[in-house]
Amino acid sequence: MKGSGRRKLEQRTFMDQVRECMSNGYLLSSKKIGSGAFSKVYLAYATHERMKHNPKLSSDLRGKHHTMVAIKIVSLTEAPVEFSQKFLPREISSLNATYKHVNVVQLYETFRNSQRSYLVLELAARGDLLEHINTVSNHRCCPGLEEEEARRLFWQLVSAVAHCHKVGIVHRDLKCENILLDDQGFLKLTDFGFANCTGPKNSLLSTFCGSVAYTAPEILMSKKYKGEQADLWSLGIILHAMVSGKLPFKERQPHRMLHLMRRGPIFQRGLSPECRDLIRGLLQLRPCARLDLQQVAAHRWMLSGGHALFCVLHETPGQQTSSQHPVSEDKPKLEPDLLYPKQQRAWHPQQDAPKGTTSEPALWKPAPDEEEALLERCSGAPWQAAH
Ligand SMILES: Nc1ncnc2c1ncn2[C@@H]1O[C@H](COP(=O)(O)OP(=O)(O)OP(=O)(O)O)[C@@H](O)[C@H]1O
Repeated sequence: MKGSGRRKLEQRTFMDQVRECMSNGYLLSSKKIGSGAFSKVYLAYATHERMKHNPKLSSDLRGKHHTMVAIKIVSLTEAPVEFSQKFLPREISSLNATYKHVNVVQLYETFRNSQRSYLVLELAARGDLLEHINTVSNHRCCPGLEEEEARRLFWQLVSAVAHCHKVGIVHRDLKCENILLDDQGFLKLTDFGFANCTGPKNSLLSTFCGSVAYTAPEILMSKKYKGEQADLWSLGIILHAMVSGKLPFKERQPHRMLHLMRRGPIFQRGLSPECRDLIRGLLQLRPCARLDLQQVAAHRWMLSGGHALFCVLHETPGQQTSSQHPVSEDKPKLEPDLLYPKQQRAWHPQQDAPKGTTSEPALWKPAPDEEEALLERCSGAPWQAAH
């Protein structure tokens, strides 16, 4: 199809989407904030009518003092059947199972027709962790985040993963790109497309999924594995990326990757011994030798800097915890991330979106030519491979 024909088709599709969102109570803006293999994510606004009828939406947005959401639109005509019948339902059920935790993106509702599936999600407006690490690294002229900031973010991540495991969900694709930040600096775990239920205790998984650079050695070696232990490995990779601005093992070929893993991570000068110890504890080749989440939470690096121990690891289902989102009067114990330099602020609901309008504030993303990527994205494993 010629360029102008394609543009017209895209415009028509977009207008259909606007209508479909409108009839479900959302004003879809043309601000595209992301895209995936078969999806596009747009900024949208919940109508007051919709908020009245959806308690998840109203309780959450009331606490946030705005009506913005992210709507992920999956094209069912483009996506392979297996994706729409298997992986998408899995993503939705994982998000429903993990509702509601301050550090996991909330799914407010879904709707669909024969062409498209819509996921109405909590908005995380500050981009992903990878972009954040790169921006801060450029700002500091030194790769990686300060350990103090890394600790604050890592706490939130550990809290999110602990919550997922507790409700029986293993993520299996933990990586910096799947960790978003909201406008208050809260970390939000997302992209549960590869997530799986943990099943009976000690049951093993056998599918390769995730991105090579974050994938545990037992998965690269095609062994049966425990999803929780594979997530722990990925946590070690993410922590290394946070504090050093680099992935510890960067190779596209699994066998070369294994060679690097056996050698172990190389740390940059200046990194504290406690942080090295925690990363090493997570990046153990033998899955059962890896620190578990309780040990991570009790590690001296995690506890240094006056950080309070979250009770999330001991939480019982349905219980409100300190780590839950600030709905109504519940103040979060987590401090918003104050390290964002003001000039790098994304946009703020009240300041940037005039009342009663659907104006589209510019979502902050570092300009690609402004920075040399310190982390190269390692291409994801083909989704087809996951079970
Ligand atoms: N809740 C959200 N708030 C803000 N941005 C979001 C949100 N959800 C997704 N995005 C943006 O949209 C992009 C694609 O979303 P997502 O990762 O869910 O799609 P995907 O189809 O799973 O992607 P992939 O095919 O890469 O796995 C994300 O990288 C992120 O930039």
